[in-house]
Amino acid sequence: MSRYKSTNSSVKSHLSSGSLPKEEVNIVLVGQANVGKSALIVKYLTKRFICEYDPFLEDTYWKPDTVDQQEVLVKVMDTYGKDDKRLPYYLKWADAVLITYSITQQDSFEMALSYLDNIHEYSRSISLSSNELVIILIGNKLDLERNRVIAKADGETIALKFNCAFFETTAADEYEYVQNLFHRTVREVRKERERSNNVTIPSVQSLTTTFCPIEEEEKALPLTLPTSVPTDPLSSSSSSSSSTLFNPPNIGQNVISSSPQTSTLTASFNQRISSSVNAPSPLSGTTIPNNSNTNTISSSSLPTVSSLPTVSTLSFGAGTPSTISSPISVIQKSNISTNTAPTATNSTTARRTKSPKPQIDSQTSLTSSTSAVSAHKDNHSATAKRTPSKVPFLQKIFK
Ligand SMILES: Nc1nc2c(ncn2[C@@H]2O[C@H](COP(=O)(O)OP(=O)(O)OP(=O)(O)O)[C@@H](O)[C@H]2O)c(=O)[nH]1
Repeated sequence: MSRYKSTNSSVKSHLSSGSLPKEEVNIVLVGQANVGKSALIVKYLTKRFICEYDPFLEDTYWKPDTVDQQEVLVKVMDTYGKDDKRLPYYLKWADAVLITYSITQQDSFEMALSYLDNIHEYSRSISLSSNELVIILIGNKLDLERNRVIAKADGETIALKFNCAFFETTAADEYEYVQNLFHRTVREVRKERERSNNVTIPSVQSLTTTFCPIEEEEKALPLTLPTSVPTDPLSSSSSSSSSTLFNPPNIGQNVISSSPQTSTLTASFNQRISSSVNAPSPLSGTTIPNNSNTNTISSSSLPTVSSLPTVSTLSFGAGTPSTISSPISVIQKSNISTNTAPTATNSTTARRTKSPKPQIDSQTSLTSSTSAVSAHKDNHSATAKRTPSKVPFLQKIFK
């Protein structure tokens, strides 16, 4: 895999060329170690499958791509599955989070449940702004069907309960399967941006996806886009304070609960849910990245989890096509800035950049940076305030 690090000079040269797509989509993969996050990312970027990867790298990669005839700069953040305290930081950066587990590892599935729980909890507990977070559950290593311990139905059921899309895929087989996954993610982010702009989108119909090449899949799933896609997704999303929100069926009743007592997931999952909520929380003990320029947001608002009506559950790779329909979860995310992501305007021909680790301390504020990302994302958040949350795990965050 080619690895290039951006340099100031290359940034400048690219600023003048302006050849990167203006639309950007930030995708972060989270999940337990060894589930294949890095392998999926590398497959998407290079079309190659790797057997060895530095598990301690947390990097952001970016790749110009074309999805539905529209250019987009896809930025993908790899995480290393061992430092879950950084989840709030990932969520602030990302437009979409791919919660990944391995179909061969029970504990990775439980960790994925814990991520789902905590992400929803987190979204309920902070002030919500214009951007929305697309959440997708991914069962990886589909090529290891013989070693499967997590039934596909389990993933589907959890995805339905959490109102998120679900994919089974593999990094070890055809490139198109992984490409489909990322392209679908881009589409869902675009849809959320449309929603943020108060553009009415028709309901996505329940879909049956077969393992067709990308071109066929894209034809089968035409993207409903506005007549003009915002040239600057970050700034465009900031204008969506009036975006239409609605609660998915379970939100606020059972799904978001992080306590075993209130979890009402189906009986077949009670044990797993119980173990997941008892498992180390991805957010426990978390502190918020903090920089010098403080942007704070209120934690007092009501939960605003929104959902697109129906998006198919997909399976890429081996196995039979899925016909199960599930809504896709989109959670409004904070517009708190991060200081790590390159932007189209400061990106270079580099495909990979070492992600500067955000400053983390025990203070309560989230901060802006001087990056272009911050400038965009914090445009409407500079005066918002973050206050300690009543939600237990967030109290940990804010203490
Ligand atoms: N058979 C198979 N192996 C995979 C697949 N994806 C990843 N692997 C292997 O699983 C191991 C772990 O993959 P990684 O991509 O490093 O997993 P990770 O989730 O990034 O792990 P951390 O970086 O430790 O968080 C490696 O040996 C990969 O080659 C897959 O789809 N199928």
